Amino acid sequence: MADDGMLLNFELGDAPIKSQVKFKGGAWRDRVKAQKSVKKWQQTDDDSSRPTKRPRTDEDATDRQFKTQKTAAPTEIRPPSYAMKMGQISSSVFTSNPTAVTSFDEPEEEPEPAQPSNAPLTDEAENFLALGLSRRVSQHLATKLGMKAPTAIQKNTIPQLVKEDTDAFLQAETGSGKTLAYLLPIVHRILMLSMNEDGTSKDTQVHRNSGLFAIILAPTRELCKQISVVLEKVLRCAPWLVCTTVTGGENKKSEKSRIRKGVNILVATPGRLTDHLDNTKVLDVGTVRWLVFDEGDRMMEMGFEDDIRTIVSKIRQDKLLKQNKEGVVLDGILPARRVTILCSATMRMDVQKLGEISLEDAVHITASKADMEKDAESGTTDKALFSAPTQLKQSVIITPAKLRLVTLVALLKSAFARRGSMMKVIIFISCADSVDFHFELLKSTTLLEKPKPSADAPDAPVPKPNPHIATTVAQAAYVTSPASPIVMLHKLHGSLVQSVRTATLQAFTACKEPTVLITTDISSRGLDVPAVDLVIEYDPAFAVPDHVHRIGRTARAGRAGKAVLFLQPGSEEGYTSLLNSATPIAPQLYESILQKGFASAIDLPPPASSVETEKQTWMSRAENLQLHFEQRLLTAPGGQDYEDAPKENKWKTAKAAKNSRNAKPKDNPLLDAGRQAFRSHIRAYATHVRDERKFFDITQLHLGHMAKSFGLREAPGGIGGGSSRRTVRPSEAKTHSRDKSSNAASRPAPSRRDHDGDDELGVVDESAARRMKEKMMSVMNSTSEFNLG
Ligand SMILES: Nc1ncnc2c1ncn2[C@@H]1O[C@H](COP(=O)(O)OP(=O)(O)OP(=O)(O)O)[C@@H](O)[C@H]1O
Repeated sequence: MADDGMLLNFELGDAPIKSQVKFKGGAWRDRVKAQKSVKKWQQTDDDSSRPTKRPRTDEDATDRQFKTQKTAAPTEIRPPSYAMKMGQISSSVFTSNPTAVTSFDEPEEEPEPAQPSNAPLTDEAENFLALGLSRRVSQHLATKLGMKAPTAIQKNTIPQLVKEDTDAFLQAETGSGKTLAYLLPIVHRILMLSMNEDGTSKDTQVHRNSGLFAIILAPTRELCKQISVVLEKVLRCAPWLVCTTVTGGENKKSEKSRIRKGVNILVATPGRLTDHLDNTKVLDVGTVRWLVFDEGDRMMEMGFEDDIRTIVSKIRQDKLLKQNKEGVVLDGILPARRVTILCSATMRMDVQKLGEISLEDAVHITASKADMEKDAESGTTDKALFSAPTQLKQSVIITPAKLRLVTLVALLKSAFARRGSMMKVIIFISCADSVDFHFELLKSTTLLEKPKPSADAPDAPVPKPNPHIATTVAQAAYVTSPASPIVMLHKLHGSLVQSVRTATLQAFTACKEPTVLITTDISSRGLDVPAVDLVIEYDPAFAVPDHVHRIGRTARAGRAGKAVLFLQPGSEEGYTSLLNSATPIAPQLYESILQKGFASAIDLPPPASSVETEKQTWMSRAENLQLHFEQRLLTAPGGQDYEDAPKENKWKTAKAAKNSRNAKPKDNPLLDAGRQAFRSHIRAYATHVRDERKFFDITQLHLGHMAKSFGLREAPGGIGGGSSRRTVRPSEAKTHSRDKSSNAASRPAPSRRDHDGDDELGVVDESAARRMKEKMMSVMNSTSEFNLG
């Protein structure tokens, strides 16, 4: 049985624990410790007249550990081992943790935020009209969209694309307005087919049937939708022009019929566009003058290279029509050639390759003219261009694996503690399985508050919940503080059906309550959700550019924002040296986070691990919460929610303990989800890009400790065979695998598209490190197993 340790989680009632209790699974040290603890406990129990000598508990070790740390941990008197008091044994989250090699002190005061680097320009002379856009467009931007001045990248891009017909590579920070930088010149020039310079109408008016003039490609459906929403807003100043989207997951027939009705600007994902180019005869690309690749590097990374080659070859320069079917001359007003625009906040090798496929003598446009000149001179690209917006405050928490989960909850709790202080938080997690699991774990097990009638219209019927978000939106009791409004929880990843994805993103964007989105990298690119105050990278990004995009979901268009990165002590700590930040990345101590988050009582739903007493400290609360999560994974035999389970099934009875012991993973959805999430997470960990694998070395992971962060008592089994199992200790892993590591480093990381992983991984046998490494290498070479969407 994979989780033998689950037996230990059940209350043993008043019966004395027999000395023959054997502990199986987990690290041998933990087993020996548990065995000793039970022995001492029994002795104390047997002789109640003897003065009670408290067995050396995990907490003692914890106290010692904090003393060895450079940081001043608050001194607290720990209660006797909580786990022992409850008649259960689980290794404490505060023991046997590695300490950070970097010693740092938390800054006493938060530094002042820097001047925003991606905000609209403040000089009064800067306006869209001065950049060459028509009065109609400029006025529309100012009066209807509230945009009076351009951002720096818009200032540098718009005149170039209005006047010139050269290809361009736009590169600027996240949230700096690149979308409008390329959209506005396109709309302006199409508008000029029907209008004179002075704003009067021409005799010929173009309309939706006059031809397809621009195609904008984006890697995800969400991003396509977002671009088309922005475009529709801009096109309200020229309602005779029409845009539409064609994306995977949508109904192809209805897309075809929209194309048949006529469209001037098409927003598409590469795969679906290729499909329409092959199969939709009415899609005529003879008049297409702009081909835009928004987040082009991401498209290449996602494996769309073949689709992109097909698209580029079908919209050939030599086949462009000089006039449309109505005889309107296009050259002169529209570009005389097909102009290709690449757009990204970062530049990777992928984007260079895309440039080779699609660009010809492109100009490189950035936010700073000085940077552009420097790059043109040196022929290279300045690394500073890939940094995050200057006003974004970045921090890092070096948290031992066992404490990751409770630290995350504490961080969220303190973030939402003050009413109105925090509205939207995004948590990035490595893979879809792990997103699903964390959503299930953190959502409320009971409904805290039923939907209420509106205060304005108390008699109006309460709106019915949207069925599309029934499984992706929930209340988040664990992170809601008593004084603050209920926090809402959302989840989003690529394995959800499109209607659910769309509805969930809409719900998150529109949510008026404080809210959290747990998501994969699917939300890292381009998504522009207003009022995201905090981005948490619970799992670090697979490559530095992805990190830049993830944290760029906050601090957009000059707004403030914070980003917190979780790392583990050890090799991961070196990762911060790769991150290019305008302001220093501030360290945050996990102890301080836990202390803040668990300063007051936590009201745990069933199975509540303990009753809150006056003696509770932040440490014991953190411990209780961890135990509570572990218990939740071990209850609900038969797949029922604890609350729904019939009384006799509740886990206090010996019968329930037996049921649970015999329960197969599939019988307990949360346990099953935890195991699956753990396995997918470990696989995902192996996919960090080659250059960064020295920081994210799979052999350095303590699988048993990692399992704790998934609410599991030990790493789920399944590979390597062998009856004796133990987890890899970093020191062993190093010696066993030294000879292999160079091979690992030379292998490219696999592509990370949406897949369902089903290979079992997690626990290793006696020749642990070496075989684990070999297994990981074989996993890394089979791209079909990942579920990282
Ligand atoms: N000139 C402007 N004035 C005010 N707000 C603007 C202006 N231009 C763009 N914005 C706003 O800035 C936000 C970010 O814009 P956009 O999504 O285009 O950024 P981006 O550079 O494409 O970011 P990313 O690299 O993350 O995709 C949007 O909410 C947009 O409405």
